[in-house]
Amino acid sequence: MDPRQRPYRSVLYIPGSKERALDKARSLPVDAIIFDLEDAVAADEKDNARETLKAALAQGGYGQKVRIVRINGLDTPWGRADAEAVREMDADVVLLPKVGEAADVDALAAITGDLPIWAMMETPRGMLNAAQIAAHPLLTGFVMGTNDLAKELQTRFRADRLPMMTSLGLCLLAAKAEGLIAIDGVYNAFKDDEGLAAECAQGRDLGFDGKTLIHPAQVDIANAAFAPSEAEIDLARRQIAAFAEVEASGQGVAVVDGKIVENLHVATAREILAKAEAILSLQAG
Ligand SMILES: CC(C)(COP(=O)(O)OP(=O)(O)OC[C@H]1O[C@@H](n2cnc3c(N)ncnc32)[C@H](O)[C@@H]1OP(=O)(O)O)[C@@H](O)C(=O)NCCC(=O)NCCSC(=O)C[C@H](O)C(=O)O
Ligand SMILES: [Mg+2]
Repeated sequence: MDPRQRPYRSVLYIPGSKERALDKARSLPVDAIIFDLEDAVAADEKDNARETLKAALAQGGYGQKVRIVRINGLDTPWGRADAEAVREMDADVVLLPKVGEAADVDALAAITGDLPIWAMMETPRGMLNAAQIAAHPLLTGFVMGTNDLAKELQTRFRADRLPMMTSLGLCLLAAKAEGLIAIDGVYNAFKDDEGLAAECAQGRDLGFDGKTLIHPAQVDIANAAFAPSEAEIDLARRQIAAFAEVEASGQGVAVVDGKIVENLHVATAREILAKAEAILSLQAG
């Protein structure tokens, strides 16, 4: 499956040091995994985590899940060794934290070669440089780091995420302009299903492809929120059929459920059906 077309509804962080979680993730219905060497791993565990992760990826068993390794920043004592190790791992993507400018991506690419790179977008400087970062030729995805961003912006938590909206919007604009995958930040209260569902719905409304998660209990909620609903699939089919009918009679506008349907709406309808099919094909294994 084309990596840009495949679903990224659920993207689960797993601490690279936790063997039990690394094993459990093999059977979880997530679309992608971020194997973390950064914030989820304590300083004195960093070297062990790198080896533990390398062994887990070599053992395999992650099926069609996209395997993303988040390294430590290249300005930390562990970043360079992480980047060199990722080059030797069975990974699909390397994720660089706290990206501030496109030169940070260049510095990583000098070590990891042509491995696709995703950027953690989580600093004020990164927000202001989102467009130049997104345009980097090896960059294929953005992940919002809303915890670091809240810290840097000195915002308070709000359920409506109003203090985050400028940052989320800047990154989405940059990602969409360059055709990148855009994944929303984590919801820290991993036992609050209702709050997570609301934040997933908001992220989907904004245009994110999926949500980063921290616990297996969050997976089903994200998978449901970022998949086309039955109602959306039904509407998409009816829009395509109605437009085909008016087009055959030489007209350019159909009406479905009292709303106009033009060729651009048909393009969106086709994307919805393609996404639903991609999800079915993933589920079929
Ligand atoms: C939050 C946790 C510390 C909770 O762990 P725990 O108390 O072990 O939870 P449970 O007992 O409920 O776990 C049940 C089983 O599920 C497995 N498990 C737990 N978490 C994961 C996971 N993330 N992936 C896979 N499997 C997981 C446990 O092993 C149990 O398995 P079993 O015993 O076999 O039944 C913990 O969930 C956790 O560490 N989560 C990840 C935290 C993390 O990765 N943080 C860093 C990313 S967030 C971030 O940095 C974002 C960004 O940078 C920003 O700035 O915003
Ligand atoms: Mg962070």
